[in-house]
Amino acid sequence: MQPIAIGVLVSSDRAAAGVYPDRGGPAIEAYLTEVLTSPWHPVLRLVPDEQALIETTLIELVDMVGCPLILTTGGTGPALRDVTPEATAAICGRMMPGFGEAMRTASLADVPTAILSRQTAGVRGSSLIINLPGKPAAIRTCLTAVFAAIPYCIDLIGGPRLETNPAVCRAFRPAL
Ligand SMILES: Nc1ncnc2c1ncn2[C@@H]1O[C@H](COP(=O)(O)OP(=O)(O)OP(=O)(O)O)[C@@H](O)[C@H]1O
Ligand SMILES: Nc1nc2c(c(=O)[nH]1)N[C@H]1C(S)=C(S)[C@@H](COP(=O)(O)O)O[C@H]1N2
Repeated sequence: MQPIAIGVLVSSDRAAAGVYPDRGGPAIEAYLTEVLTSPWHPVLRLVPDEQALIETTLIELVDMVGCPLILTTGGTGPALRDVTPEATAAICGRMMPGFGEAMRTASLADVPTAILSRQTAGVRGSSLIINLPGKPAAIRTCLTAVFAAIPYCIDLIGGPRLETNPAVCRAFRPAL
């Protein structure tokens, strides 16, 4: 079976400029390695917080690379340069606000500033795009909160079947 390409998009001015090494991409890849039993491989992109660049990178990952799942990190806050949710909404056909709601609720157990994230999710074609906050520690909290719903969502939009390790997260597929 062909490994499934999963997009990992880091939006960070400072990581893109080399001010600090990116820790968001590795944190996402570490979680995916634990949770997925289907063969997969990451397609990593690191860009500054520029809406046009984020949009063209998301379009490339969906339309050219064919990633059924793209996880972004960074650029979800209230600062002027935080534009990842806008870029996501601009290139998605429909939004999936439940993901953002569930991730913020879970993050509130970690930090009271969880509500400052405008993270959302959306569908473009047969791809699901999910925003995560920039703090590397937020990645596990947020993915743990929503991962059980991701495989069935990808089933419904016509993507490949994703299998998970139930010891990490049991994918929920409603009985037919
Ligand atoms: N990709 C990353 N790799 C490592 N640490 C990060 C990354 N993104 C954010 N952080 C950490 O989280 C803190 C808060 O994130 P912040 O909201 O400032 O991220 P950001 O908006 O992505 O940053 P930037 O100013 O680089 O665009 C940062 O000060 C930094 O310590
Ligand atoms: N789980 C979790 N969620 C979190 C945080 C965190 O440290 N952990 N940081 C919050 C803060 S301080 C901000 S400003 C927003 C947006 O962060 P971003 O702009 O880096 O995406 O995410 C919030 N969500």
